[in-house]
Amino acid sequence: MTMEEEAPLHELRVEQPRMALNRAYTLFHSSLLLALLYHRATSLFFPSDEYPRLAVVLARATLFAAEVMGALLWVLAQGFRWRPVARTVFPDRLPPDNELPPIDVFICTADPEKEPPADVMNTVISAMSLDYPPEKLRVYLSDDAGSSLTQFALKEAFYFARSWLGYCNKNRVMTRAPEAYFSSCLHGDGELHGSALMEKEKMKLMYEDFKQRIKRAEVDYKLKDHKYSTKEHTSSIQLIHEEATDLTEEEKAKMPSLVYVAREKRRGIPHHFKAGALNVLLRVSGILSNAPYVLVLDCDMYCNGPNSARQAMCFHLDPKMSHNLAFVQFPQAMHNVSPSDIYDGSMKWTFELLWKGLDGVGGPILSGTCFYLKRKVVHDTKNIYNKGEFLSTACDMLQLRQRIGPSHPLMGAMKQSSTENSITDILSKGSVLIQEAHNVASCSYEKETQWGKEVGFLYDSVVEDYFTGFNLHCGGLQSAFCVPARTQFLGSAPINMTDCLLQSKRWSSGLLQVAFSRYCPLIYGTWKMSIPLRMCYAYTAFLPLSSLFLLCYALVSPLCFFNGISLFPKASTPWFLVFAGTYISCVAHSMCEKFSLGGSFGTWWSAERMWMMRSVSSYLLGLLSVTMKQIGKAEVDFELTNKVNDEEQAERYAMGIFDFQGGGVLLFPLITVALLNLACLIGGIGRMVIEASYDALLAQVFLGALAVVASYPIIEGVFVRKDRGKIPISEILKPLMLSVVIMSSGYLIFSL
Ligand SMILES: O=c1ccn([C@@H]2O[C@H](COP(=O)(O)OP(=O)(O)O[C@H]3O[C@H](CO)[C@@H](O)[C@H](O)[C@H]3O)[C@@H](O)[C@H]2O)c(=O)[nH]1
Ligand SMILES: [Mn+2]
Repeated sequence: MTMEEEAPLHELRVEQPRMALNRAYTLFHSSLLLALLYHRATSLFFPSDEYPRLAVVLARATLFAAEVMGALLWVLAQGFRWRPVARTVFPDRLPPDNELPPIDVFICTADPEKEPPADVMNTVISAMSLDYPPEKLRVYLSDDAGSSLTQFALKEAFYFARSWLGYCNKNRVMTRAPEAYFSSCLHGDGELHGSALMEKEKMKLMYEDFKQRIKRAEVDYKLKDHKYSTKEHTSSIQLIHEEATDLTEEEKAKMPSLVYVAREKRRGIPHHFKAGALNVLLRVSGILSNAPYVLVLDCDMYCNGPNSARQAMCFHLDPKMSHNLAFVQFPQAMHNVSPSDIYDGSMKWTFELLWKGLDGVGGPILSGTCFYLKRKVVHDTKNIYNKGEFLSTACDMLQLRQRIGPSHPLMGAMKQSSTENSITDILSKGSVLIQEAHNVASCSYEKETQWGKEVGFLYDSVVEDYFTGFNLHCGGLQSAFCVPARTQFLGSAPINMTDCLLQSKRWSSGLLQVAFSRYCPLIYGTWKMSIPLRMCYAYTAFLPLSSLFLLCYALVSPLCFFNGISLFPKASTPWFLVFAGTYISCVAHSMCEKFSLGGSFGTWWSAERMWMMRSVSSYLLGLLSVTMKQIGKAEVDFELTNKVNDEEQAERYAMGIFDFQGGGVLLFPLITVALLNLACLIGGIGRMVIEASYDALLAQVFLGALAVVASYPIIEGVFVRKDRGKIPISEILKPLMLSVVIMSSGYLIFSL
């Protein structure tokens, strides 16, 4: 027996009885669905009423189509339930520090107004304080705004980190983002006494001072009317640690290097958003440090514990796994989610349930942030050179040049398995390499290369993470999901309706871009990927289409109800039980899943309501924007999520009150649907009572009531509320008109 077999670095356990229950449920629910669709099909093609009116047939057909689509999505979602697993890591068994591989940390920021520099610096500082040999850790900040304010803040952060790192190591601090550490002692950092307490107070003063300096700089920049973010700028690369001249070499040796990178930006030249920024970081760091592993973080996602690097290495350094392991994903968790979680921002369901399911069938979907990537795999993202050989070994210099551009140092770096260079070595070679780094950060560098197409993070979708990860999996690579007991990364969830809907709109556009391209997960690539994993990718890509499913229910059913037309079996017939049973089965199942994650009835309902709202608004608008792009009318944009903490907004969020400010077009479909359902419900109930048609309309009156209850926050926002978060009356005129138009056309059509 070898050493490895005795002491594995990690273990995998299939989650039982969850897996067995999942499979049993799949069987049970699919029989219900089959029965339901059978009934729909027969009553559509062999209607009981001899000559049904055309409009009624159309309405039934629409609902049938919606149900077929819903059922298909449900089938695809079973991929997530097929084989849920949990993993344990044993970082104590890792090789000694001097044998650990270097890691480059990439942090992206794009706009100092939407992403406050003090918060971004918290992320930077938390990454610098990872528990990893400091000489093997380099932190790169990509600033797409090219802002001098961010540059200034980064220098300040480096100085602050000098004391902070020492403090954390000495006192074994777990929460290494200073803001989180000083604002609570909850995160595993107990009470301090005596001299330790004094030290903490001193540290806190230093931190306050650090924040003040950034604040003052912000004010100064504004006063001087400096534009601190410019749309166009040249590239700028700074080795912050080298500029910190008043630190001794010894002090610097205890700190990870810190590099500021702003790529060049020019109007008219597409910069490909975050994927573009990451690719510049891949090149710049390739020249400067070329660590074999890369940790990617969003600027609002700080390290909430120091251990993730070693935990990730438990997978990357496992000889049985590492040869085809592309990345280790950690869950995204949010630090600012309120107990009622009205916007369903916690992402618990996604990361604690779905991603565990993915891990059992090939590995989690790349999730944009909180992942440790093996650099080599994105040298050939589409795995064209396959067979376990990566780009470096597989192609000659000429080919390499065509793929990654003319930079010789970069080609050299890519050909190496991992570099021995450290940043200090590079400096001793003079400024040549810094100049080269500028060169690879210019806008023109990617011209006529394969960056974004076959090399690096891929450009064809605004969900670069999903798309890039998909290609890696298609090439037969794997990923692993690491969920240690202590949450290693914490980010901020949007806390107002606009940001929330905007974010899901971007995601749905990005996903549909993939779904409707030749990369559609249902058909693309060879079958190296397991079938359940493929189903999960397809489910995710097509998820925004649930908007069509929901809209059919939210428009056709109430209109028919209003006009006294029954779309469901009579309540007194056995078929009604099939429909009711399917609904109850769905609800009960989703409740069980949420409760198993520690959710309450309240958070379950919030999530359901948000799913409906997202479907009606974000998913629909995402679908429209992708359609516009397909017919060449518009580009799909990466609209940045706002991270500024508005206090009034935060207060409303904490109290569980929706904030609709600035919703604009995102609210349009929501208001329309809410008004329409309300009117149809009231009118329809009147008719139902008069005609005493309860038996035939029971399902629809229930659905109508459900829609009204779910859209109550909208109705309240329009008619009841007076605070700033309400929906201004001006915003309801057009939706009101539209709902009137829809209702009258419905009336006309159904009375023909
Ligand atoms: O042109 C850009 C646009 C964005 N970013 C950065 O990308 C990150 C994510 O942007 P954000 O606005 O916070 O989007 P989210 O919706 O919160 O991000 C989620 O969705 C993205 C894909 O749409 C993923 O890339 C992210 O990792 C994932 O957290 C941030 O650090 C930004 O600074 C850039 O660097 N350049
Ligand atoms: Mn974000």
